[in-house]
Amino acid sequence: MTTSHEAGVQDPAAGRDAGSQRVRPDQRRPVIAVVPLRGGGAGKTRLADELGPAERTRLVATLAGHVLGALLAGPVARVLVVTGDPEFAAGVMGSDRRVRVVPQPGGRPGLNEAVAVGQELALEAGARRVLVAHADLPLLTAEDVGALLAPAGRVVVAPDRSGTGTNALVLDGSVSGFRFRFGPGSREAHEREARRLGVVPDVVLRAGTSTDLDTAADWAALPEAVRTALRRAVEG
Ligand SMILES: Nc1nc2c(ncn2[C@@H]2O[C@H](COP(=O)(O)OP(=O)(O)OP(=O)(O)O)[C@@H](O)[C@H]2O)c(=O)[nH]1
Ligand SMILES: C=C(OP(=O)(O)O)C(=O)O
Repeated sequence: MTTSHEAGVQDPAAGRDAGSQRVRPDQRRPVIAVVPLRGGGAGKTRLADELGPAERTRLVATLAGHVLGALLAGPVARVLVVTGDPEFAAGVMGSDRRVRVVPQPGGRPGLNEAVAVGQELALEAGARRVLVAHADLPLLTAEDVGALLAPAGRVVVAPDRSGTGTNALVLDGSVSGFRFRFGPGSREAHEREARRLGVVPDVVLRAGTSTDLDTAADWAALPEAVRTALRRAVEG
């Protein structure tokens, strides 16, 4: 049977429990993922004309569950979900012990600070590499996660489908002083940031990493089966 991690979102609950039969990661120098997550009621505002607040909340939860499942089905040992809404995030996670909900400190608001907080904690925990992934990637698969981790370079950038944004980043644990620049034009900003630190960035271009879901146009561009599954999930 095809799982959500092989073919994109298929079922709202499908992202939560996969991975148990996969290869065990190196627990001494693990790859740790950081997933920033805005509260369920706060996110996906660019879909406000198409979806009501409850539907957007369910969409955020479904997408986040899918991304976590894809991450944990591969060589990622742990995921830190950095969020201003820990209660919502805890509901999305289920009971997987490899996922930790990190409340975003009030003094460090915004997406870039969320990611920086996660990176700091991951490095403190001994991460060999830190993989940052947005929580809204409906086609992300375990294979995509493997592809993000395949380049040997110290900085890996995965652009969005416009080529201007960034949906995922991998930083080697030895990279210090990298300033996260998520927001408009972040792909170029992140590549520039790598070069500032003397690193030639690797770029990964795949449907699973480049497809995020922000707008009605993003929704329309999804494969029909994924759109159907998401429609079912957001309708509750
Ligand atoms: N912790 C945290 N995560 C954020 C914040 N802003 C965005 N995110 C997360 O960052 C990723 C990319 O988010 P965006 O696509 O920029 O924003 P969004 O909330 O999903 O959608 P819009 O409301 O349309 O901008 C998603 O995983 C969001 O949940 C923030 O201020 N704090
Ligand atoms: C935050 C970003 O994108 P978006 O808000 O479009 O998801 C980004 O690409 O850096």
